[in-house]
Amino acid sequence: MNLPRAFEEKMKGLLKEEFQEYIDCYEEPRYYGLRVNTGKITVPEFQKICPFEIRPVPWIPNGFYYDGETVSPAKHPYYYAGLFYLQEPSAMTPASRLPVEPGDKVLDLCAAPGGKATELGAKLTGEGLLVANDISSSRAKGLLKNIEVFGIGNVLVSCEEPGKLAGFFPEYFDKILIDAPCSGEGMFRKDKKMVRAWEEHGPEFFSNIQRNLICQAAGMLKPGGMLLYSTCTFDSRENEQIIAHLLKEDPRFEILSIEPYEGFAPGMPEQAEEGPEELSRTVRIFPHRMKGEGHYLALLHKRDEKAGEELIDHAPSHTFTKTSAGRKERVPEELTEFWKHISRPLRPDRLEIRGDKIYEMPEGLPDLKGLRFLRTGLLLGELKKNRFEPSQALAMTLGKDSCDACIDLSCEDERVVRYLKGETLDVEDLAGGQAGGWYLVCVDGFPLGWGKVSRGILKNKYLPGWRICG
Ligand SMILES: C[S@@+](CC[C@H](N)C(=O)[O-])C[C@H]1O[C@@H](n2cnc3c(N)ncnc32)[C@H](O)[C@@H]1O
Repeated sequence: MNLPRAFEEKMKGLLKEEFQEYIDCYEEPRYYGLRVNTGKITVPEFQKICPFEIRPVPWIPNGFYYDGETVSPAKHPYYYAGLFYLQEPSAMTPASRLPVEPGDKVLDLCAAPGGKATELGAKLTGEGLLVANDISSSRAKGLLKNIEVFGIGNVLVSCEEPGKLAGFFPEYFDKILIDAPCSGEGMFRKDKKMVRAWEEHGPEFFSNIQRNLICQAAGMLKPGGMLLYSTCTFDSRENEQIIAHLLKEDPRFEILSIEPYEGFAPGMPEQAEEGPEELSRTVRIFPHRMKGEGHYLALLHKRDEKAGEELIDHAPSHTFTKTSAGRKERVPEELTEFWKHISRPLRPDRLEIRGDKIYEMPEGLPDLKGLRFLRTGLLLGELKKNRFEPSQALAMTLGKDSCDACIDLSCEDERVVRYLKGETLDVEDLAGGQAGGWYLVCVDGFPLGWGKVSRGILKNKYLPGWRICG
């Protein structure tokens, strides 16, 4: 592979005697990975039903390799059911090393298309709040879709410049992930286009952005909270030097050790002028040392000086500030009627009605007036002429047993793919004798979406924008 000369020279300086080994690994094939959505299925259950061969990623409890040359997991119905996310194995590391607990308020500052946000949301198990932000509105649309497919409802998906976001959320979050935009040197093997992009915008360009991002994020972190900073590049101007910059700007921050793995290499304090020795607690991932592409990650803790805190406090805070809860919307009859079929309790104190749309809001959101967002909370559905139409997002948060009207198809059944294409189905064999109305359509017990049955025929309600083409 042709690498830019300047890049090679830099890597020689960084890796010294390991340089040749590093260069040789460009001849090896890239790795393909998938990450199990533990919000929907346990890892052992997934291993049991996974229809193609997978091998564990040794440092990620829910990560697996698959052979991307022979199988296409994104074509399998389980992908549409949100049972897994396709992700390069090293890219699974940042979200796995940020210790998110159910009930936390979590920010993913540069979240699109959601590779890490979906894992952070799964770790919350429906409790607390995930704010998934990306400055790009087109990319944020894909982010929202991935979050919805994963069945994560306790969210705010925003599309805001981080400096502005900081005004809405001062010292608000328990955990923050910054998966920073970067020069992408670690991805050269996976994606050759990254080399061209690097020539246009290199480390110097990104390090300016990253310095701003980390300071803006620092202001949104509660004292006592944790921040994980990551990039997929090797240049220390985007890695150790960014961490050193934050430590200088805000001395309340300290570097924490990251749960180890034998393939991780320590961060390089010598790469940051006046950088502290503790930078060696940060982690570098080199592709010649382990089976994944290049990455960097640093875990930081913001000391709570008022509390006289000296050591890290892992306990999540459950004190919510302002909340949209407590306003108690009148529950529309149409929704009450529909909800008789759903076993999950409806939370009137969390409902918010905007126009025809009804949302279940997460607890503890501040006033968002003036913030650009794509979604707050879980869209339950829409009120339409005396009836309630449940949303695609709601279907994805349910389990097979949480709806009393369900059509469960085996993944071998050709109707699964036809459903995903948006076709009308004959379901006489499954729902013929039963009442008509809304049905949750599942594959092997995992929801895909809704359908409306009348006389054995299922009218397809799978979201048009999510349908398989062709
Ligand atoms: C490395 S990618 C994020 C990948 C994502 N975390 C994932 O795992 O799928 C960096 C993202 O940062 C966004 N970005 C670039 N500049 C930004 C800024 N100033 N503030 C917030 N996001 C920004 C880009 O649109 C891009 O989606």
